[in-house]
Amino acid sequence: MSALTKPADHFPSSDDAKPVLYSSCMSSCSWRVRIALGLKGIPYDIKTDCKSSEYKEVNPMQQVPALCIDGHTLCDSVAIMQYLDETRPQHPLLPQDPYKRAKVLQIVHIICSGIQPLQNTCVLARVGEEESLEWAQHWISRGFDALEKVLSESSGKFCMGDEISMADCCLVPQVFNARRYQINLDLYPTIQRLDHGLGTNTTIRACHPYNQPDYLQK
Ligand SMILES: O=C(O)/C=C/C(=O)CC(=O)CC(=O)O
Repeated sequence: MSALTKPADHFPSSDDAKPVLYSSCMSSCSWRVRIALGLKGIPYDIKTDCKSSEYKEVNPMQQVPALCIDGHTLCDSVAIMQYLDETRPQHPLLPQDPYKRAKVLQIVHIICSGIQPLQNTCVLARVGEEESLEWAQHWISRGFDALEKVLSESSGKFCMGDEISMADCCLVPQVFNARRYQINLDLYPTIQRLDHGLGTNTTIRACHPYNQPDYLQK
């Protein structure tokens, strides 16, 4: 039997093992989880060898991130952040108040369902080099038009009032992607203000792609 048929033998699985994050520096979804782990003060090891066929045993979608924690292997950035919040309540990422919680999740889903999947590099590769910039700009602008309106009503110091949340974990990488695809952020003053404020947080700065071990390999 191939050893790979038993992923539990290959990936940290004991309850007390240090979590392992499968991450790629430029992946905005990995970046969200790095921020969540950082804000909660959870130490973790990082693995960046995510291209191999063996990695399919970790995440059947063969995409990052995946997090090995508490004897489990978790995939999908939002599911991972929710698990972290439910099992490690320190520095909560979702507000207790149902209305504020719904607003945070609205912002999370605008980014994680309404923007990022449409401008993901695998989608852009299918669209083709000639069309990809215009495609990415279209979907990011459409999403940012909505996000700016929502955030102009919900935000204080952070996306939802003055408490940092899962929405902020998602906003920072998405703004980076917007810059990457040459979106004029002056059109989005609230988004720009929040991103600027979050960029001064040292924990968040440590999660930036340029500070990741695989950055120089790119
Ligand atoms: O875990 C998720 O929520 C989604 C993952 C991806 O779409 C892969 C990925 O990292 C795309 C990206 O942000 O570059």
